[in-house]
Amino acid sequence: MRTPFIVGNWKMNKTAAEAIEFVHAVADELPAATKVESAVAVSPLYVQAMAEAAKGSPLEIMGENIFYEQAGAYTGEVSPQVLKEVGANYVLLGHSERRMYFHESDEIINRKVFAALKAGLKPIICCDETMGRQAAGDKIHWVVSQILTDLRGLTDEQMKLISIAYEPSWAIGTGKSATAEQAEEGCYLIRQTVADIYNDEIANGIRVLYGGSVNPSNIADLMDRHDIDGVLVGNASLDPDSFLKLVNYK
Ligand SMILES: O=C(CO)COP(=O)(O)O
Repeated sequence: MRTPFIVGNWKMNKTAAEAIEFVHAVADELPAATKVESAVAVSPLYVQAMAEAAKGSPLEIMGENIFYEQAGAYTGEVSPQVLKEVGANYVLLGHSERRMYFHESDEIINRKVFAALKAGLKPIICCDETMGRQAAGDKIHWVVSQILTDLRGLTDEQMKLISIAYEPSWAIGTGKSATAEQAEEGCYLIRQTVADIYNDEIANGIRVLYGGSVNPSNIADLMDRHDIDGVLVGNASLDPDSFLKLVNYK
């Protein structure tokens, strides 16, 4: 049985003071993590303060990105081991905005996956999809080609720590969510790919999330689908009331 996973991605939003206010507003209202897991991916500048404010509540405070080395001469980068040290247990990797604005390749994302695991962080690997590539009739579906590289070299044991998010870029921040059918199709394709690379047991254990214009009105329909185990939410995760509605979608 896969525990539903509701994840906010704040991107580069909220001040440090607003971030703490959010924790105080939601911390006592969240369901137990055994029922529904809830997390927010936030700026590394206030992961520690939020994690301290969230102590004792089920809310996980996550990173949005890391570098692929633990330490060294990499000016401005986020160390995986320090992110773990200040209170994160999960990290987003390969978000489409990282791929687009920071030119992250699947090879780089693959290195980051190993760096996260080495530091004790559980990765949520995002894969992207554009209408253009689908329309162009890619022989290997673009989603499949991304995860083949992102997951390269991971053992069965390591795969148990991974989640994957299907985030079509045409649905991100546009207010136009994929339909539940389209979202499930993407999530199913990911699970099938994992089954092909590994086996059915690993594929049935891994959590696959959908992201792209999810909100309190469309979440229930998405979460009703067999292959959608969670959602990754941008805009609608910023407001505490909206986040609580997402987490209590049932
Ligand atoms: O990018 C997203 C989550 O990672 C989705 O953002 P929106 O929910 O704002 O469309």
